[in-house]
Amino acid sequence: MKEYSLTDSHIITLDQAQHDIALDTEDLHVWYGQNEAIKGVSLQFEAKKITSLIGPSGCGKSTYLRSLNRMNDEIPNTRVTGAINYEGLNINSKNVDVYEMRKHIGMVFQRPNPFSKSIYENITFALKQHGMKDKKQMDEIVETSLKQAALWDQVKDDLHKSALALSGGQAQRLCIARSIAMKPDILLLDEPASALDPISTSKVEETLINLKENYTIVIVTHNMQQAARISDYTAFFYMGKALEYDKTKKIFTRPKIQATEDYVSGHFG
Ligand SMILES: Nc1ncnc2c1ncn2[C@@H]1O[C@H](COP(=O)(O)OP(=O)(O)OP(=O)(O)O)[C@@H](O)[C@H]1O
Repeated sequence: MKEYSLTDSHIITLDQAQHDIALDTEDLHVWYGQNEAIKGVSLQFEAKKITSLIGPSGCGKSTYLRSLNRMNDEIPNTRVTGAINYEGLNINSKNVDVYEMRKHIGMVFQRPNPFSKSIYENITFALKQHGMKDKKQMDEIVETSLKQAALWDQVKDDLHKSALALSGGQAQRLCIARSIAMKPDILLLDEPASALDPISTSKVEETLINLKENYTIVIVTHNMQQAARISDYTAFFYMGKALEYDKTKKIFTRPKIQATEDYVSGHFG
């Protein structure tokens, strides 16, 4: 495979006077033991926009995404340095309450993973864990979250049936509803549609486009058309670095870096 320079890069900086930055990283590095999987990534994520992370397999997209809400803490021998700034706080510091922070920065995984409980309980489980007891309040949150995830009409009469009976696409939208029930500001999604058929994929995409009215979304995707269809900004990752970051339209029509151009036009991956 052709080797590309890791020093050529084009990363836009969003002017904070004109853009509301929900989250940013500064010089983020992630090591798994001796393997440096992320090599100094600095990116800003604009509020209420969708940002896609793209790049060839193994370039560090999921590692970077997982570090944004400290999911890498769960993996032994992992070390993360650099800053992750959220609401004026570096959340990559020891004194941060990670459990509390994840209420604000939620994650949806590649494979739909509903709990073996009813649809209703899938959504209320975390709310109860955080001390909520009021049935009426929970009913309201279940309805709003399912509506936002575009699933309400299909399941409103089956709320107490097992979530395991849902189709893959419905289950993934339930997982999205479960995340947004916590009212996060930011939703991180790791290839949320890669296990789904094209119709379910387009429903999940529609859901994400609707959600950006209220949420900041960062999504890892292997699907170039998906990145082009749904995201406002795109970051191209290569060998642990973000080589190019720009408005999605520019990345797909006038990329500045050769590696990006070759990747988005399907020459490697
Ligand atoms: N849990 C882990 N333990 C050790 N090494 C890991 C772990 N997860 C990822 N890695 C390593 O980190 C590097 C980046 O992997 P990562 O999964 O973040 O890439 P990716 O771009 O998301 O890949 P893919 O597109 O194939 O999902 C790879 O070298 C991988 O082997």
